[in-house]
Amino acid sequence: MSEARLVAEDVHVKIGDTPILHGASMSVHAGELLAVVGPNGAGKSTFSRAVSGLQPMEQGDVRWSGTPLGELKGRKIARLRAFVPQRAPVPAGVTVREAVELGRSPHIKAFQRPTRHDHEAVEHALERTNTLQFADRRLTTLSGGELQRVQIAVGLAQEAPVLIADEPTSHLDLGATAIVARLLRRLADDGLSVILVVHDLALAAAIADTVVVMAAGKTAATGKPADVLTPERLNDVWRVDAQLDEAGALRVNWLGR
Ligand SMILES: Nc1ncnc2c1ncn2[C@@H]1O[C@H](COP(=O)(O)OP(=O)(O)OP(=O)(O)O)[C@@H](O)[C@H]1O
Repeated sequence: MSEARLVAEDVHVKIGDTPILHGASMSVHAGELLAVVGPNGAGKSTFSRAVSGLQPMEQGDVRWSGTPLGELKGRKIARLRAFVPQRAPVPAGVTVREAVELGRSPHIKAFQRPTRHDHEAVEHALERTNTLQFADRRLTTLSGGELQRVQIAVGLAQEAPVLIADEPTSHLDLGATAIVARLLRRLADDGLSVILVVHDLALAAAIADTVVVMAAGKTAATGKPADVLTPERLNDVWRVDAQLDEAGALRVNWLGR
C-alpha cells in the first residue's frame, strides 16, 4: 500500500480537567474512504479536530505524510488536510463562489492576487460538487443539501490530499444524503483520502473502505465494515440488536422483540 497520508496513534485529549479521548488511533491512505463511527459523545468530532490541529492534544503521535503535526502550522497543515466542520458559518451576503474562493486562502499570500490556477481550482471544486449551477447565489438561499455540497467544495478548493468531513449528512434527507455519499466515494476513487465522521452505520458500511469504531473516548475497532460492524459489536457499543446482511445492508431489530 502507498505511504499513509495520516497516521494518528494513541491520541489523548482533555478539555479542562475532563479526559475526552484516551487512546484513539487511525491511519488513512491515498484513495481510501475511512468512516469514523460511534455513539453520541464517543469523541469522534474531538478526534477529527485533534488530528487536524484544531484541538490541543495531551498526548499522541500524529503525522501527516510523515511530518509530525507539531511541525505543521497555519498554511502547512491547511495544504495537507481540508476540514469540513459539522456546522460551518453561513455568513449573510456571501455567494457560493466567494465562499469557495476562501478555500484557496492557504495558497494565496497576503496582498497577492489570485492566480489562474487559483481560479481553476475554484471552478474545478464547483464542478466536482455539482454546485456551479448556483455559484452566484447567496449561501443563505441554499437548501441543506446544496449547502453541504458547497462546504465540501470549499474543502476541495484547498487542494489538500485529505478531506475530513464531520457529519456532512446529519441534517439531509435521503436523496441529498445519497448525493453527498456518492460524491465522497467518487472523490476517494479519484485518489483523495476521505475521513468521514458519521452516525449512519448503513451509509458507512456501504461507502467506506475502512471503519473506525469509537466508544467512550477510545478506538474500539478498525477494519473493513463487515469485519468491524458485527452483531456482537453493534450490541456492545450501541446496545442494539442489529446486523449487516450479505448484501451489506444494516438490519435493525428496532423494537427489540
Ligand atoms: N468544549 C467542551 N467542553 C466540555 N466537554 C466537551 C467539549 N467538547 C466536547 N466535550 C465532550 O466530549 C465528549 C466527546 O464529544 P464529541 O463531540 O467529540 O463526541 P462525538 O462522538 O462527536 O459526539 P456526537 O456524535 O454526539 O456528535 C462529549 O461528552 C462532549 O460533551
